Amino acid sequence: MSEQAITIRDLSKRYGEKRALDHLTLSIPHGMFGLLGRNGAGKTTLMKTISTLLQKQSGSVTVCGVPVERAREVRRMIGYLPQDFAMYGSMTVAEALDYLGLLSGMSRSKRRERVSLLLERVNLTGQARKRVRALSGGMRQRLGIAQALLHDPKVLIVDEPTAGLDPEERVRFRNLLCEVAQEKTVLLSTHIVGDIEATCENIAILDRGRLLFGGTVAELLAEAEGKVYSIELPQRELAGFRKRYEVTTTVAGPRTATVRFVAPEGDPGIGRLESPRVEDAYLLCLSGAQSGERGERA
Ligand SMILES: Nc1ncnc2c1ncn2[C@@H]1O[C@H](COP(=O)(O)OP(=O)(O)OP(=O)(O)O)[C@@H](O)[C@H]1O
Repeated sequence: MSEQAITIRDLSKRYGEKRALDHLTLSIPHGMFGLLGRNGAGKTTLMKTISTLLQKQSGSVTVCGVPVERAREVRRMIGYLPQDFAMYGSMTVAEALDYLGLLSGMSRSKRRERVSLLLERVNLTGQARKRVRALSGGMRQRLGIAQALLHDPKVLIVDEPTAGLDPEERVRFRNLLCEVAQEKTVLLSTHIVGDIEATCENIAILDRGRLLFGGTVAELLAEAEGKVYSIELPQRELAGFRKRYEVTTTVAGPRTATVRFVAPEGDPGIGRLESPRVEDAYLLCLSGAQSGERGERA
């Protein structure tokens, strides 16, 4: 087995004039990997390129050592749950999975075995005879995982899977991904910091198609050490404060508010030093990119 599950070297992709991926280099090890970034950062473009659904302009991508140009081989190794996952609503859960298996050329006995195993795995055995359209959002996403795992791929790619799920479903879904990651590589894209915090050791942060950070959550937190503060302010000073500092959370009281803020340059001379949380570290990373951009423009 190659050491990295996915390697991306100098990858660029444009839509017309729009640069979606900009000379991106990234190595994704086996296990659970989180890809974090705002809307429009390039996450979907990256996932579709790895899944061979989009063609890159330049650079290279390999999955378990196989270049994406060998699309058939790569597709056999990848299961993909897209952001806008939809399935045959009028079929039952078991029929829909069976049908997908049929389309991908599986024998009847293989389908029977895989469908029953996967329904068990994603905890939908009790819903096997339910129509797909009658499932809750969380159940539908779990069905999405079952369809992505039908051909037993080595890598599972999931694009913003927890958007629209309630907190309980979100936790359940994250736990399912962690279970899958014990034997497969799971690439999880999200703009929800909590998804990453709870599940991934290794992460990458993308911004405008570029890599802002690649490493472990602990390393991201270490970069934010000494740069996160809190301060209590009168409510009326809040708006002005927000113009000067990136505020990560605000807890409002009757007359004052306690704000947590990041100071990219270190000690701002006000407030109390705090231990960074992943959300602070993420915002710090993004705010650094923005100030870099302002500098470039100046
Ligand atoms: N088909 C397309 N045509 C033109 N521009 C596109 C197309 N698809 C994406 N883009 C642009 O490319 C950039 C990257 O988009 P992408 O969907 O990869 O980002 P993302 O991080 O997945 O965001 P989101 O969470 O909103 O999907 C964005 O600026 C987006 O507007």
